[in-house]
Amino acid sequence: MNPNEPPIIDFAPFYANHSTKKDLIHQIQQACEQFGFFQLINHAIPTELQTAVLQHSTEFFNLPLETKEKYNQATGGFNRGYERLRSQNFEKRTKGDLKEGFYFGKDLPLDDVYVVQRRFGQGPNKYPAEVPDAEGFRRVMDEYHDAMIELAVAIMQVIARTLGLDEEPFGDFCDHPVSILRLLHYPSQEADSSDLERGIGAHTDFGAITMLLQDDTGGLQVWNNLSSEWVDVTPVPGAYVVNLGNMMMRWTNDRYLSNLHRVINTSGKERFSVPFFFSGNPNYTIRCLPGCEDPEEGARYPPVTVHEWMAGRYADTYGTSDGKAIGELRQEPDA
Ligand SMILES: O=C(O)CCC(=O)C(=O)O
Ligand SMILES: [Fe+2]
Repeated sequence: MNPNEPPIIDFAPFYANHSTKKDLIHQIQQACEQFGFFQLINHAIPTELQTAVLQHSTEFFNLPLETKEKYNQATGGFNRGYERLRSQNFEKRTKGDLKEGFYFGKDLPLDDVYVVQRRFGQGPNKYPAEVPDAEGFRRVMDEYHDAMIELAVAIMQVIARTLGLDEEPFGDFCDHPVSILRLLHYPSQEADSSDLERGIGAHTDFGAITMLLQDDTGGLQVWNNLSSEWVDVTPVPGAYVVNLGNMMMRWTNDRYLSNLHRVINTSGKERFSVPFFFSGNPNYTIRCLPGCEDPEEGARYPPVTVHEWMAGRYADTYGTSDGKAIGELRQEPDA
């Protein structure tokens, strides 16, 4: 493993609540400042649940295209469902990114107050009926989504501590959050193409934190600001690749990094990954966190709500804040 790769951090002290918690906080602080990326092991998500999510995901992507298209995210108005191959193009290359996806969120009824208010990322899910085990698919996705919210809240609590804050201010942020689960499938690509394909072109994520489960294929790379190179994020079985998004960078007044990453899958086999994007309560106001002010400039950015930020980033990139996939909510790459 390249020593410049994101660090692997053991989360067990979080649950044990003993003195090594301090080390954990320190390691996460360093990773947030230097990299904006780390891998997390010994978290509370059961291996069986991770395996089940990847299995159901594979079964969905194996369906015929016309069946998958029945669940296209462009229909229904809530940005949930299937995203076909090449529908994103982060680096504006000749062809779009070589991946297909499926979006889930918390499955909310139409009379949920946030759904009625059209708050960002809130709505009902779509569940494919044609997968071999439709009931199991739905149960596993919902269970996994709930478990990921719990882990996200735990990570946010540690991040609060890395900033010398107690966990309290993040409580309102974590309530009724924008939380998007994305199943991804990357076909293998040619290794020797002159205009090398991207599975996903270089980009930064928009929200607070992303927690990604990847299979053992490899292909995810992250930009290391210190060594100025693309480094692999070598798959570690069961680990989460955690990265900070642009909103977290803004919230910390640029103290913590939201870093560029991309996928190039030249492994010769298909790759499956499952990112989970956690961006907090749409009504929460993001303003420079206490202690993050710059000694000269103070807070660099005015306050903004999560809803405004997420919808605004979307509009910057696509010219509209409606009717497109939430997973497309990424800043255009600048490298
Ligand atoms: O599949 C991966 O490893 C990365 C996915 C990603 O960066 C994203 O969906 O934003
Ligand atoms: Fe990403």
